[in-house]
Amino acid sequence: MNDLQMVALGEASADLVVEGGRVLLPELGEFQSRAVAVVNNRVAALPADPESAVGPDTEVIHADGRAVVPGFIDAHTHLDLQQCYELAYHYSLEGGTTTVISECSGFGSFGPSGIEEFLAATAYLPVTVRATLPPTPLFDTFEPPAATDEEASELLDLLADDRVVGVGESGWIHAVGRDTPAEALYERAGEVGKPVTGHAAGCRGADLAAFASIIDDDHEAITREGVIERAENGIHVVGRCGSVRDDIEALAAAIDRVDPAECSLSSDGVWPRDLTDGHMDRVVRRAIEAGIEPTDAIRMATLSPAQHFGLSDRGSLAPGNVADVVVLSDLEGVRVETVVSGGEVVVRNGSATVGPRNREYPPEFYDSVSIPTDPGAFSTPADGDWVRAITLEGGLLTGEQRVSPVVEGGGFRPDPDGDVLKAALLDRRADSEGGFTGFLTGLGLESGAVATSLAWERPGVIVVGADEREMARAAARVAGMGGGWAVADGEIVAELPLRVGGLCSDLDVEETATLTGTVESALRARGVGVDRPLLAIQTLSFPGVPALKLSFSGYADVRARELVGLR
Ligand SMILES: Nc1ncnc2[nH]cnc12
Repeated sequence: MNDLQMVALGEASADLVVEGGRVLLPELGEFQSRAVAVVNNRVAALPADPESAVGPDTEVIHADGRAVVPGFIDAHTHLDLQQCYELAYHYSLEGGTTTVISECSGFGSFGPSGIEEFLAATAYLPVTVRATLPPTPLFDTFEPPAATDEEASELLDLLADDRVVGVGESGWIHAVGRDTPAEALYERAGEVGKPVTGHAAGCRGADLAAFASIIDDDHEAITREGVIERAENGIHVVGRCGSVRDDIEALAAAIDRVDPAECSLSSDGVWPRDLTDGHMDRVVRRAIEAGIEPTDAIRMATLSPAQHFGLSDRGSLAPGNVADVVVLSDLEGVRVETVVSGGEVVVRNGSATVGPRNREYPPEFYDSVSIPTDPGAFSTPADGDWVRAITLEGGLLTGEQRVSPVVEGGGFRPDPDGDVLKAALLDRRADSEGGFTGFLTGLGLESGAVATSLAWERPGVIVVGADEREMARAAARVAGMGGGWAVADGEIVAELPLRVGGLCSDLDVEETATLTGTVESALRARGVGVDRPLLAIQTLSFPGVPALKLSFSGYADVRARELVGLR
């Protein structure tokens, strides 16, 4: 007989007992007065009377009528961007989050070994991290695929790893109505029964139905109709509330039609400034505030994602499951008091008992930004009297318009007075010299330049400026730091190093948050008025939304699925 049965049958005492609480059974959608008895990091039993489970060495947590729920699962996020998670994970725990399903598009730009590095970096944390494999290096829609054939085949093999739970977000633009080089990855995922995550922003009707033959979930529904249409097509709906977007209203508006078992909740990324305020607790709270029943909201943050991603021993407190337990002092307010992760008490009275862990990454992670840093890298010969420019429309979306930049010395120059800036994407891989300089309106930068190596879904550096010399200065600083953000205006006026892969800060989260604020303030002080300018800038390379974006060899006209030039 195993140790769990011994406790369940009253023949041995447990390591830990959470007693006196109202335990949520997400399978039934109801609370019952039970205790949670834990042995060997697993739930042994949910006894109504825990007396026999409590021995002299048993740690007892008194829940005193409070809600006791399974640890929250973030069904979709990006842990390999913005901040090294080993320095930040304790805030997830304070937010009741014990399991995270993370994309790997950042570290994945280092090839399959980058994904292994992400798995290694997160393997021993008291939060369970599971990864999805990025298909992006396989896509050939706007550029040749980044992955070699050998890397593509290694990527497929990584699907066999237990910590890999599926394929990461696949933009519909790369896959609907055309052959895609990611086909073999999708097929292998089907063979091993792991889901494919969609990125169906703006995809509807026949296109969505076609995409449903590839994908299993999607987090891009932003209206009630979008939620229902996904569910109608058998696509698991992942509601989102995080640093990038909050679409919980759409999910709440559709919940009269859609079964909570077919929905999960996610953050889609909690950036350092937000993470210090919580993680999945905020998402569940938001869902409850939007009108979703607490039992349903919690189900969507526990059992639903566990079932969807094949985490058969998580998502509920059923006997045999990993002991991830959260005691809430206030159910509707989702106030996290105590967290047990894998049987270990990691949060008491709302504060983590575990903290940041330092880690050294392989040398290539500290030497990942190789770009030209002279003003000539941003020159654009004057040809004609107009050029295409990306127009900021807030958040992730951009539009397109024609602008007439200043002509000087045979080249087009930025015209900050007319809000015409240059915007470049430079390839930062050591063996590549690709780069394209286009134009941008709507940011309002009056002087100087900003550069960042945090370019979504491209191994590049984005540089936006009112002056080519300042663009070169900001780009040089980013390269000098081994990645990060820099704002230049005669000198470097603000910076945030992202030393790990040019993508993640290895400073304390609090310091990362502060420096992020200084970068934003430096832009604001130079006339930038748009909402969330750092989001707008880092997504200039993101082809996940139907818009005009920066690519290494031109503009990516995402809707038309073609590369276009300045005119
Ligand atoms: N596709 C993406 N790439 C980088 N960061 C993200 N945050 C949310 N979606 C993202």
